[in-house]
Amino acid sequence: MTEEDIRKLSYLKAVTMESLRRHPPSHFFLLHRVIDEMELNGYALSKNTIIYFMVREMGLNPNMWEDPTEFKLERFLMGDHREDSETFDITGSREIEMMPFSIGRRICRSYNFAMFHLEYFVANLIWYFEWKLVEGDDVDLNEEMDFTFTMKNVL
Ligand code: HEM
Repeated sequence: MTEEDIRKLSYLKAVTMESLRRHPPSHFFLLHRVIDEMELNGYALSKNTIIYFMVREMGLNPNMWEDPTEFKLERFLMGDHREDSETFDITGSREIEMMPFSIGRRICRSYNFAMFHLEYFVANLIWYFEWKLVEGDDVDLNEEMDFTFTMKNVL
């Protein structure tokens, strides 16, 4: 699978995005600090207030996502339910719907590289191997906190 092949695979991109929405590796980020007094959604924040972003909860916000706990690729298959046919804005510069790579000034420096790497890895695993579920064995999607969040039971 070449980079050129992978750029054309919108279904693969949707799988990656939906996985990052449903299971972001970082449920919350490093601490961020308000540098000036400000108001946010009616809340007064004083200077030096420490902020946490609840990344996982954003991806599960029912005001933003229909059936948030369901794994639905349609969310990211463009030209479907989205009014515009632009690609999903993972940087949050239009609207913040989820932020697995953070947003703004401290956004992951490598979000493009990381996205490509995830797609490249999955595409090649699927290309080279035949995947079957072992009979009687369900995939356990429970997570556990390590440096990032990972699958609790891999086997
Ligand atoms: C799935 C893969 C990745 C995810 C989900 C991810 C997520 C994030 C997040 C959420 C932050 C912001 C942390 C914060 O503000 O507290 C961040 C920052 C950063 N990431 Fe990533 N990252 C990924 C892969 C990578 C890779 C592969 C690299 C480098 C090769 C990288 C380099 C960085 C750097 C340098 C920052 C700091 C940016 C700054 O503070 O200015 N990340 N990442």
